[in-house]
Order: sequence, then structure tokens, then C-alpha cells
Amino acid sequence: MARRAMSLLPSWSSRVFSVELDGAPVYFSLREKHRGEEAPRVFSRVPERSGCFSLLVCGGDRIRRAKFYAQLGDRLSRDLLPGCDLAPMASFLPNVRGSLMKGYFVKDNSESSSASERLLRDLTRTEPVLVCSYSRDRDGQMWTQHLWPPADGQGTDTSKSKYYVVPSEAPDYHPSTLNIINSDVFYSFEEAYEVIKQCGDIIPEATSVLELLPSRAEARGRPDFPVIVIEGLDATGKTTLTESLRDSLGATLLRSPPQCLSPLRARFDQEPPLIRRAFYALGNYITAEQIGQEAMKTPVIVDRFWHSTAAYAIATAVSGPVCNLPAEGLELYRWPSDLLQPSLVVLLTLDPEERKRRLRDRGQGKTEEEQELDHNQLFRCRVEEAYRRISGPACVTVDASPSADQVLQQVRLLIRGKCHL
Ligand SMILES: Nc1ncnc2c1ncn2[C@@H]1O[C@H](COP(=O)(O)OP(=O)(O)OP(=O)(O)O)[C@@H](O)[C@H]1O
Ligand SMILES: Nc1ccn([C@@H]2O[C@H](COP(=O)(O)O)[C@@H](O)[C@H]2O)c(=O)n1
Repeated sequence: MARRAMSLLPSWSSRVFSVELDGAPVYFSLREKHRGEEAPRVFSRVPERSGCFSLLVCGGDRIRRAKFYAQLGDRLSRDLLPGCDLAPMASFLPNVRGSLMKGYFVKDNSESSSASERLLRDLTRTEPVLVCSYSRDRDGQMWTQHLWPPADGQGTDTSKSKYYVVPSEAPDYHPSTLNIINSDVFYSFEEAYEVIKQCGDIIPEATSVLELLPSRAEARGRPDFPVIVIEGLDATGKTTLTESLRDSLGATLLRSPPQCLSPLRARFDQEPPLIRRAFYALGNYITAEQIGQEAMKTPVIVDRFWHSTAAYAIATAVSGPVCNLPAEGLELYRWPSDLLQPSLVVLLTLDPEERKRRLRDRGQGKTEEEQELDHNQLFRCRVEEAYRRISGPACVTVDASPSADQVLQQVRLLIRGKCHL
């Protein structure tokens, strides 16, 4: 682990760091010489003998890293003294895909930072984490960053190298978009399969998922009958509409994740994004197999498919306003080439107040993500915008606020136009 950390050093001074403060990132970078810039905002109001620290998760395999990052925040919130502020942070090479390292920034507001230091030292002994401490320079205005030497004594001791911390401009791409491909969104069966296979030794249920997979995940030829996917946030009327379409078109109704994964879903919903998203990605391939079989006999209606998998994953990976989403047209929004393509994808949209009213009337318990959608207007906007940006096939938006029957008629018209049904 320590040797891996050391291998990051050549690019250390090209890296940018971001700390999430009140939902917005503050960026800083490192300089070997100081040219009079003020210290970045995250370093304000730290007592004289105290300091700040950054912890970046590195080393180990990606499953372990993902699990460890998910636990680290809880562990730090529990074990750090009450006077410490904790914020998510990241380090990345601007606009370089795959370069993101995630971690936490600790600002110690107590009189001395020795308790935090002890806790972080202990972490470096057992966990795949790289720690830097920050201290004021002699005149008290400038801050310097020191990478802690490896706990196991291997590698080069770089604790004496001195880097000044200076504010940095926002990069073109929001840092969390750099690692989305094959960590949050999967573009092939193989990539998602590898993640779930690697989980086998820590998540026994992963084996059950693998057993349910189709033997060959290749896009079949064009199905004989049309395949129509209905997408939308929760309570926009997908169930109501898909059931009506099934009845009125004499179609088969399928969903993703498929029924056979239902008993395993709650287990994978507890996992960090890498594992959770790989689970949903594989769910689409199981559903695709079922679609392929059914669409030889009847039209097929599908309640959620890849649009949902990708849109929720992208909207969760990125924080803040819609402008933080990866730009429209990027390959990140493209449909996986080995996944069956539907004939038509309909996105139901609803005014947020009406959606809430329907949720209230339905009166069921809400999942964590549903509560998040309710409370977080920005998240909802990101999900809907991500839906709209996905291409190959793109979705057709339908306003779901009229009566159930009117929405059905509207979608039947679209189906007639596109699929001649
Ligand atoms: N067009 C409509 N007008 C008024 N109420 C509707 C309409 N469509 C659905 N509803 C009602 O809104 C609630 C949510 O609908 P539904 O369960 O179909 O949504 P959903 O998108 O499938 O939700 P989820 O994704 O959470 O399962 C239900 O109580 C349903 O009866
Ligand atoms: N094809 C799908 C379907 C769902 N998801 C994830 O599940 C959540 C929504 O599920 P509902 O029970 O409300 O339908 C949503 O958080 C998605 O993350 C998915 O990834 N792919």
C-alpha cells in the first residue's frame, strides 16, 4: 500500500484538491515556491497550534477501496473529537479520466490537533489511506502540505518535502465525473460481471446473482415485436401506465431489475456505488434476455431499464446543480453496445408538487433514495436531465400530469407513430 502511495508522487504537484464546503467544491493545488497568494478558504479560522489533514483512499483493489471509503466517513464522524469539521474531498489530475482519489478533509478547531493526529496515524497503519497534514508557515499566513511517511517504513520518506497550498481554478469537468465510467455506470456486461464476481468472497449473495445471469450477453438481432420502455422518477405513474399498456396492447410486462433479483436487491442497495450499480447493470442484462424471448411472441413493455440505471448513477456521483453534470453528448451517456436496444423509450415527467401529492396519496414507506428525491430538488433535476441526455435510444418526454387515461392515449399515439402498433 505504501509503495502504491509513493507511486503517486511524480504527479503530486500537478494534482488539484477539492473540498466540499456547503455543497460547493473549493479547489486548491500545490506549489514548491510561494508567490504571495492567500491560503484557500478551507484553511480559515484554525487555532494556532492546531491543523488540517487530508485523507485519500488509495491502494488495495477497487472493491476494497470502495467499501473502505464508504465506511471511512462514519468512522471519522464517530471517532474524531467534537471540535473537528469533516468534509468530503478529492484529489485529481484536471480533466484526466480515472485520476480521481476520494477522501476526507479534517479541520481541527481544537486547541491542539494531537488527538486527530493519533487517530489518523493509526488509520495509516492498517488501512489503504494516504494522509497529508497542513501547517502554517512561519509568518502564519501561508499553509504547507506534508505527505506523511509510510507507516511500514517502506518507500521514500517524503515528509520533509514542502508544498505551499494555493487556490486553484475550477476544472472544465467536475472532478466526480472523471471516474464514472465502469465505477458508477457500466457499458458492457463484462465490466459489471467482473465487479460482482470479485465481490464473491465478501458478499455471499454475489454468487446467487452470477447464477441468474444469461449464459451469453450479446445484443440479439432486432426483436420481432416492439419493445417499449417507460422511465421516470418514482410516483410519476410508470406502474399505472405499464399495466394499462400491457392490457391494451396484449403485451408482456417486464421490469428491471427483474423479479428474480428482488430478494437480493435490499442487500446490494446497502453497498457502495461500484457494487450497487454493477448489480443493477447486470439486472438489465437479465431483463434483456427475457425481452428477447418474449418479443418473439408479443410486444413487450418494460418498467425501467438502462436509462434509470445510468441516470440515477450519474446524478448521485455528481453533486450540486445540473451544470455539474457531464456535458451533453459525452460518451458517458451512450447506450452499451452489447445491450438490447428498445424500439421506444418514454420518460414520464411530473411537476414536483403533483409528484409529492401522489406519493402522499399512495402512502407507502419510502426508500432512502426516494426520500432524497423528495428533499433534494437539485438531485431530482440532475436525474431528469441525465435521463434526457442519454442517447442511442434517446427518450421521448411525456407530461404525466393529465389523467391516467389521457397519459395512456398520449403514449399509445407515440407507439403508433414509432412502432406501428
Ligand atoms: N395520471 C395520473 N393521475 C393521477 N394519479 C396517478 C396518475 N398515474 C398514477 N397515479 C397515481 O399516482 C401514484 C403513483 O403511481 P405509480 O405507482 O403508477 O407510479 P410509479 O412511477 O410506478 O412509482 P414507483 O416508481 O415509485 O413505483 C399511484 O397512487 C397512482 O394511482
Ligand atoms: N433499471 C433500474 C431500475 C432501478 N434502478 C435503481 O433503483 C432505484 C429506483 O427504483 P424504483 O424501485 O423506484 O423503481 C433507483 O435508485 C436506481 O438507482 C436502477 O439502477 N436501474
